[in-house]
Amino acid sequence: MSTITQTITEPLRTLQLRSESPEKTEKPAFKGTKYDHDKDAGGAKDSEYPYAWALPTFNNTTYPPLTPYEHKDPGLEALKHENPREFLQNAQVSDLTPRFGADVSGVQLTQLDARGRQQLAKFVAERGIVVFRDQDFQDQSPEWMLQDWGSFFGRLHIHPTSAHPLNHPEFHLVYRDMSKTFNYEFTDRFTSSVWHSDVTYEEQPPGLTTLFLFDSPASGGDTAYVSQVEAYKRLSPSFRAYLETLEVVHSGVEQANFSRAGNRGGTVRREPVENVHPLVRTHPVTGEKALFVNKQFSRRIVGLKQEESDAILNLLYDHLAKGVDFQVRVKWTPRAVVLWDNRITAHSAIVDFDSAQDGRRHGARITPQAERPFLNKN
Ligand SMILES: O=C(O)CCC(=O)C(=O)O
Ligand SMILES: [Fe+2]
Repeated sequence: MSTITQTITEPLRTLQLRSESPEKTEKPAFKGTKYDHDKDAGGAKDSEYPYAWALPTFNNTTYPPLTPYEHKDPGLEALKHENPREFLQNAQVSDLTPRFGADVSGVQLTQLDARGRQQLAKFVAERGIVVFRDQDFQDQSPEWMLQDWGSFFGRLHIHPTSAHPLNHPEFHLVYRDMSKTFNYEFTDRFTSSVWHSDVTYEEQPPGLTTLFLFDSPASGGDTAYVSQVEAYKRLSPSFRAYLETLEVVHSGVEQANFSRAGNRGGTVRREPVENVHPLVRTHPVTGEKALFVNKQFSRRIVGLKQEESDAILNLLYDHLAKGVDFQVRVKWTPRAVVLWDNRITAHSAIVDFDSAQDGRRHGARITPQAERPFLNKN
């Protein structure tokens, strides 16, 4: 989510839920195993809304600094499979563009065994972002989503500042409704778009990331994605070679200060960190190189003069933001689940809807950490 562009103006416990607007589109009947949400709804209980358990809350819990962990990418296992796309054998797959993005129907993520999940990790690494339609994912228990699903792909990240469901800090929530209690804020900017990859200030930023919506406006609130692999390939060989010598400071300080200044929930659960990562990174499964900079968290190229660093970073931010020929825009449909590889794909929320007229948008992200970014120069 566009983490610096959200603010909380009052505790979510007082959230007034909007009644469904009559023109809202009908959602398909639920077919999977029903989870008893009321059991876990806690302070956010709302019998009208089946996803009350996932409404945003804040508490005062704080966490110590993250420690390194050894990430074994499940996608590596799929390299050994004879047919690494076996899990898609009964699915309909269409590429969103020739080299970036895919849209898949006819496979239930909840039904994938370990082998299928390994293949999924490789597939998402290859396509950058994949939409899975008509899933029963949203109606699984939060424990299943986190422990069974998310933890399979890596250690679950707890966001330092964002809201989470009452008893489940490992979800990062996206939320906007007419009560204005939890809002994207861009009144002092032309646009809501903030291209970023998530929490790149961490020593081990996320890899395979899952985002899904519980509720959304009938139209609007699409999510935009950009391929940092294709963006890298567009650069001239000599510029690429130079960029491969550089490292960048990524910082969580502004995000924490924004929260401390009374925005969002005013929460800083873990003290902010800064980490230095290669400007170009290698994906451990595909071996592909990708630009690894984003305007939200990258701050400074190590060892360059300020003007040099600013000029190169701004050039790359512009390149990523403007390259419609290596971007896709995902239109959410009820029960869609989107997976992206945060190592090689950046994204931006698109706030083109007004919740008072168009309805609530409520989603959750599961964010497993991956390896420390590295570059194989050859
Ligand atoms: O709300 C969205 O479309 C994207 C939110 C986002 O940036 C995230 O979940 O990481
Ligand atoms: Fe994000």
